[in-house]
Amino acid sequence: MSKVLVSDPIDQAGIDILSQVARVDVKIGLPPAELARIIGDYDAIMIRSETRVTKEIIEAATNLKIVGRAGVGVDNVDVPAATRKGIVVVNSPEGNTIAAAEHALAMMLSMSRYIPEADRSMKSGQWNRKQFVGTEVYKKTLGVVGLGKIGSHVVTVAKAMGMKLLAFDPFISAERAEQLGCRLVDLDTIFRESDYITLHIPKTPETTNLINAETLAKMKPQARIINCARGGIIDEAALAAALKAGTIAGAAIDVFGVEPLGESELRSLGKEIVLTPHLGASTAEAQVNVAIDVAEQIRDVLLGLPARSAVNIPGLHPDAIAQLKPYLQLAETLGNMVSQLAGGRINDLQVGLYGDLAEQQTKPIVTAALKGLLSPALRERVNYVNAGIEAKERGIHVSETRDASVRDYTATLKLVAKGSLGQHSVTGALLGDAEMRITSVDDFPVNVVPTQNMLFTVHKDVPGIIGIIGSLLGKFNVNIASMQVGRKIVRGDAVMVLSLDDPLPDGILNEIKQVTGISDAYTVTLTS
Ligand SMILES: NC(=O)C1=CN([C@@H]2O[C@H](COP(=O)(O)OP(=O)(O)OC[C@H]3O[C@@H](n4cnc5c(N)ncnc54)[C@H](O)[C@@H]3O)[C@@H](O)[C@H]2O)C=CC1
Ligand SMILES: O=C(O)C(=O)COP(=O)(O)O
Repeated sequence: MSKVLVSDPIDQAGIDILSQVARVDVKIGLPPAELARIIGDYDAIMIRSETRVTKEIIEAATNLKIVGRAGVGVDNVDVPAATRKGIVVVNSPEGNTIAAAEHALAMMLSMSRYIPEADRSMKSGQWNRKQFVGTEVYKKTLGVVGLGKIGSHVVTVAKAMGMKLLAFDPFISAERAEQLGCRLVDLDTIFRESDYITLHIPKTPETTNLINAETLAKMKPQARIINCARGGIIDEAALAAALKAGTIAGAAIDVFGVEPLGESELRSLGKEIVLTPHLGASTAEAQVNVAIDVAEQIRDVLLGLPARSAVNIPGLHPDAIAQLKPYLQLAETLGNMVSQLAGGRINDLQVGLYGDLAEQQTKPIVTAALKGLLSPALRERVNYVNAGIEAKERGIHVSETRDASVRDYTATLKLVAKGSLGQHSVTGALLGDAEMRITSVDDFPVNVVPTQNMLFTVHKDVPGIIGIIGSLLGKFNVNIASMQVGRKIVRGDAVMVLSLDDPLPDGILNEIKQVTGISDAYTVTLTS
């Protein structure tokens, strides 16, 4: 039975789902060394933002198949290290959107009306009305950095509160921004014109320290900044200095460079700052959503099914996967075949997509071809997660050609592999919905169903050769299931493809290569 480690607080709804297929151990607050010591036992780990799945943890994770992040941000996971090892990383892209957006809005209003400080003063026995005169958000300008799922919801609600909206997001169109009722501007305009700035971007090398002394200096003195996205996007020392100096008026911060936040100047500031301990996703509703979303994906991956929100595999919806499945199988089979025909080291793969295939998403099909291409060398170590990266590391150059007008078959895929021992090509097609055919080998036309044990020969198209091979295989008790010869011209070169009931015993291939008229011979073994 599979084993799943839950190392951060996860709603019971998620644990119930995992328990259907695995033994679940809940161990919260493990020190990194202890996690590294035990992770080798587990097939899956389910986390939130507290557990750091570092390179060291990934290296120690000898059985791990999936990291499930019950939330959005995966900056606490070394995704490249996981990818290299073929470990799927999944998250819940939408489960806590509303919770995070509502928290940002709550922070904006509490900061504007000094609610936390007023509450504190009430609870200490005071009745102080003069000290807490706030500001309205109505007709103020809100600059949203990151107009994704959370940013969009913030914008929708802020608009209803009568705010003017600016947005910066280099990956969003002006039309989309307009639909949401905001003006897409550059970052400088956000800094210079906003009364409120709210961050809804991931932490990346580009966004780290995006808010620093220099950018804070561009803001209006009445500007207030909200960070419910990620720690590290704001330089905390520069923010504390700007608040003390009155460069900006306020800040509301939920996330910190180091969590839990230790001693910090931010803690010593007054009513101008509102602090919460990473509570953006902490609603009952969001926690049920993310737990179910991610637990279902872990369950599916452990059952050998695809995950719907993998962050490190060619992004595909399950419906798209179902539709592409026959093409993916064809690509993988052809990749595997061409790799065995080419032998040696492959440094170039050309992928030709014709007919209906030319209209499909290319990336997953290329990934499947690479998985097949690398599987003779890497066996089960290569999968859809790491095939691209493994190929890149081996210096395999991949190019694609598409032509929807080529209609020899409904969908045709051609792979050409160039390597240290020369160039080989295989073309395959789908008949009907899922029936695979090899339709050419090294440009010789054939029509062969791929089978487990195959023998390919290149020979002179002269009488007698086929008979010689037949009797040679007979001598070694190898049964021929089917045989096809493909040739371009009569008595020219030809290719013979044989499906064998049994693997070719050692030594026979060399004997076949010695036959006069046969210039080359290859075996191909397909495992699936
Ligand atoms: N405080 C909390 O508890 C929570 C925090 N978050 C964080 O909120 C952030 C946003 O989450 P979602 O809206 O769900 O993600 P999303 O992926 O839907 O949106 C992010 C947006 O940022 C944009 N973006 C990326 N790089 C950018 C850059 N350099 N400049 C401007 N825009 C850039 C993207 O184009 C995208 O539209 C994430 O960092 C996530 O980790 C999410 C949930 C809860
Ligand atoms: O989903 C996210 O990105 C969050 O930051 C939420 O973090 P959490 O799951 O509450 O530790």
